[in-house]
Amino acid sequence: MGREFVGIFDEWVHTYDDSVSGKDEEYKDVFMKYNEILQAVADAAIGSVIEFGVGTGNLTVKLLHRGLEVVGIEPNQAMREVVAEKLKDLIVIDGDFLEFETEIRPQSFVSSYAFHHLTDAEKAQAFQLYAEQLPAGGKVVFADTLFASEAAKKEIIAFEQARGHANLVEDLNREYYTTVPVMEKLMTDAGFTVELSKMNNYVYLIDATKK
Ligand SMILES: C[S@@+](CC[C@H](N)C(=O)[O-])C[C@H]1O[C@@H](n2cnc3c(N)ncnc32)[C@H](O)[C@@H]1O
Repeated sequence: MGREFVGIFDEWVHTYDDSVSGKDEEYKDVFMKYNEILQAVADAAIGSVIEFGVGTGNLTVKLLHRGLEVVGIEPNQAMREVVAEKLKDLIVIDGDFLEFETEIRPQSFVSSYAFHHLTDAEKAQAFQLYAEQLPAGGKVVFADTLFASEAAKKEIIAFEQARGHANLVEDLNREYYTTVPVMEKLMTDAGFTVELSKMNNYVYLIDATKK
C-alpha cells in the first residue's frame, strides 16, 4: 500500500543516480550530503535488516559493507531490475512499507528517501506493524524529508517556487511530507523512543528504538 507514486520511478530510474549526485539543480538541496545521510542510516542499523524502497541500491551497498544481512523490498519493477543487476546476491522482493513477506526475523527496518510515499495514517499503521515484528531494542532507521512545522513547509515551498523549481514544488505538494512533531508522535504512540537529527535543509535522520 502507499503505491500511488511507484510509476514515477519508471522514468526516474534512468537518471536517479545523477539526481542524487547533485546533477539535478532542483533537487540539489534535497540530496545534499546524500552519501553521509545513507551512511548514518547504515551505521544505526543492527542485525538482520529489511530495507524498504531500495531504488538503485545505494543504501543497500552501505548496509552490506557493514556485514549486515539485508532483504530489499521494492515495488517498482524497473528499480528491482537495476538493483538485481548491481547486487547479484541480494534478495529483492516486490512489496511495500505495509505489505511484505520475508523469511527473516528483522532486527531493523530501514529506508532512505521513501517513507513520504505513505499518508500519515499509513505511517501510523506501518509503525504499529514494525513494533509487532521487532524484538525489544529493535530499530527503525529512516532518512526522509520532514518539516519543522506546517508553516515551515509552506515557507520552503514558496522559496522553491520563487526560484523556479517547479518540479520540486509539484513533488512537495503531491506527496505526503510530514512534520517533525507528527513523526515523533506516530513513533512514540507505537512504542518507540525516537531521536531525530537534521541532516540538510530537507532530510532528517529518524532513529527509533523499540522499548
Ligand atoms: C526516491 S527513491 C529512494 C531510493 C533509495 N532508497 C535512495 O535513498 O536513493 C524512492 C523509492 O521508494 C520506492 N517506493 C515508492 N512507493 C513505495 C512504497 N509504498 N513502499 C516502498 N517503497 C516505495 C520507489 O519505487 C523508489 O524506488
